[in-house]
Order: sequence, then structure tokens, then C-alpha cells
Amino acid sequence: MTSEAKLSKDDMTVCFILGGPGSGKGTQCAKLVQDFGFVHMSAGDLLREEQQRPGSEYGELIQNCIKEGKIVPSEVTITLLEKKIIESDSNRFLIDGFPRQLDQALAFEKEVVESTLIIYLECSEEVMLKRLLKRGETSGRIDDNKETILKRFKTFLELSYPVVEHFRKSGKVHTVPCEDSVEEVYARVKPIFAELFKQK
Ligand SMILES: Nc1ncnc2c1ncn2[C@@H]1O[C@H](COP(=O)(O)OP(=O)(O)OP(=O)(O)O)[C@@H](O)[C@H]1O
Ligand SMILES: O=c1ccn([C@@H]2O[C@H](COP(=O)(O)O)[C@@H](O)[C@H]2O)c(=O)[nH]1
Ligand SMILES: [Mg+2]
Repeated sequence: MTSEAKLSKDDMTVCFILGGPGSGKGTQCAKLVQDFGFVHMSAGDLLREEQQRPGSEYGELIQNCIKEGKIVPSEVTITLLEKKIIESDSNRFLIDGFPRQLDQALAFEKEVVESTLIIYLECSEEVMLKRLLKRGETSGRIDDNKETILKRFKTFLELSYPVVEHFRKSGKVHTVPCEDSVEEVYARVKPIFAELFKQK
């Protein structure tokens, strides 16, 4: 899976929205899209789409990784993200739930584009578990069950949180406590964007 088109990195803005499973990444991104006109890409959603695409050579691999709370090999996810960016007319992207692992962060920033801003949604496992179990009542996601959720927490702590730590050195990370209501969390997130980007 390789992408032949070339990306122009001029004027391109990429923000990473990071946080544990169920911290509210997708929810906050939806609000940012409304206010700031970014294109939102959830790496997890792109992988689920690819998994369901008839004829995908990665379908089974992706399904197994998601079910086990493991990380899909970087080249698969980066190719999907890059393709979406190339296909889009926009030059402002919110990438949610990626990079998940240090090698992904380094590869994406080298091969695709450097991030401008990183939001880290900070949440306890207790709150995330509650939210995900509730979401699992209707989401149909194969990973919204207690057994997989606990595996996802372990992967997050061991592999994904170090990405946040890595980016902290760059000064681009804004840590946002996110155990309050959606609106209260957004009241913390919005000013960070408002300072850097014009509203729609
Ligand atoms: N601040 C909040 N307070 C209460 N519930 C919330 C809050 N933010 C999100 N939720 C709910 O918690 C669940 C998880 O939120 P969301 O899907 O946005 O998280 P996520 O970080 O994208 O999760 P995942 O990593 O599993 O994709 C959803 O059902 C959402 O409605
Ligand atoms: O960059 C990524 C993003 C996601 N995954 C896999 O997908 C699931 C679900 O991701 P969500 O962000 O919670 O929707 C995740 O547990 C991983 O298995 C990935 O491998 N790489
Ligand atoms: Mg999500």
C-alpha cells in the first residue's frame, strides 16, 4: 500500500488529539470541526473502514489487532492517513488517536508533515472504563468490552503515553483534564485553538 501522490507541506496544519481509550478524542474533535473548520481523521475509524473494505489485504490483521487492543503496523495506518490528506481539499487536519507509538510519530513527521499542536486529554482509567462500557451498549465496536478495554489501557500506558512524553520536549503539548462534561472540557480546548487558529 503506497501512495504515489506528493504532499505539499506548505501551509499545512496537522494537530494530533491524543488521550487514552474513551478519553473523548472523537467528541472534542467534532466540536473543533464545527468551530475551526478542520478535517477530522480518526486513525481508528480509518482502520475500521479499511478492515471492512471488501478485498482489503489488511482486513484480518486489523481486526485481530483491534480485538486484542494492539497497534496495527505503522505503514498501514500512515498510508491510510496520507491518502485521506491527499484526497482532501483542506489544509487543516485534526488527527485523533494517532500517533500511537513512538516509531509512528517519528515516521509521520518525517514522511508526511510535522504537527503544529498536540492536545493530550488526561483521564483516569476509571472514568474511561465507565464511558467505554456505556458506549459499548450501542457502538457495536468489537473492542468496547471489558476484556479488550483493559488490554487497550495497557497498550496505551506502555506504548502510546510515551509519545505524549516525547512531544512534551517540543513544547507543543497542551494537557487538558477531561473528566468533566463535554462542554466543560471543550471550554478548555477551544481557547487553545482560538489562540492559534481563526474561527470559521
Ligand atoms: N466529557 C465527557 N463526559 C461524559 N461522556 C463523554 C465525554 N466525552 C466523551 N464522552 C462519551 O464517552 C464515550 C467515548 O468518547 P469518544 O468516542 O469521544 O472517545 P475516544 O477518545 O474517541 O475513544 P476511543 O479511543 O475509544 O475512540 C462516548 O460515548 C462519548 O459520548
Ligand atoms: O493509529 C492507530 C489507531 C488505532 N489503532 C487500533 O484501532 C483501535 C481503536 O482505535 P480508537 O482510536 O480507539 O478508535 C486501537 O485500539 C488499535 O487497535 C491502531 O492500531 N493504530
Ligand atoms: Mg475515537
